[in-house]
Amino acid sequence: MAIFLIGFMGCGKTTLGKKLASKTGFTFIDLDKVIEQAAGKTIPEYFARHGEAAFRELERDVLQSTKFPENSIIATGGGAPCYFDNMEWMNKEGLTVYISLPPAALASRLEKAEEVRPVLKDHKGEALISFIAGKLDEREPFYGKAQIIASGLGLTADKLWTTISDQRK
Ligand SMILES: Nc1ncnc2c1ncn2[C@@H]1O[C@H](COP(=O)(O)OP(=O)(O)OP(=O)(O)O)[C@@H](O)[C@H]1O
Ligand SMILES: O=C(O)C1=C[C@@H](O)[C@@H](O)[C@H](O)C1
Ligand SMILES: [Mg+2]
Repeated sequence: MAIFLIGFMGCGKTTLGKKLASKTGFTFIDLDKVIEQAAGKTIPEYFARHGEAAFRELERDVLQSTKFPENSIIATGGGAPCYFDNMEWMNKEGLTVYISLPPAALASRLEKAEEVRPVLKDHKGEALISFIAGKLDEREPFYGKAQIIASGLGLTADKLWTTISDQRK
């Protein structure tokens, strides 16, 4: 079973996905990293050189052409479910799990994180919170198609695994 973790930047897909994989023995795959390998450059470099539209095409191609191992946990890019038929594709190929967090919590995590996220365009403080709130409004209709929705507040790998296991029974 391929388990796709989806949700806004900073909701914890990479952090929780790695922990879940080491707990379950599943293979962990970070789709952003696979894209960087395929492109031969980092995501910020790719955005700067080719623009977001080209990035979205590459993201879809990488997602839909990767042969995910039998038992795998995939941290998808924050925007991946919201373009083309990616959400339908993931729902068909595996189990989708949306990790949901309110804008203020996402903003406070993202301000502390060192990784560059080009979609955030250097917004800070209140401006970052309202920017995230606007983007989340656009994206929630896609994220909401996930088979499992988990609140990311205080979420641990153990709790997430219990939720996933209950759903698969
Ligand atoms: N449960 C948590 N509590 C507090 N901070 C957390 C938690 N999980 C992750 N973080 C922090 O939030 C930041 C973003 O987490 P992470 O990189 O896992 O998010 P992501 O969903 O993979 O984001 P992206 O879509 O940009 O790849 C990191 O700095 C991480 O240390
Ligand atoms: O939310 C987004 O649009 C993105 C999230 C990241 O995971 C990367 O995929 C990229 O920076 C775009
Ligand atoms: Mg990540």
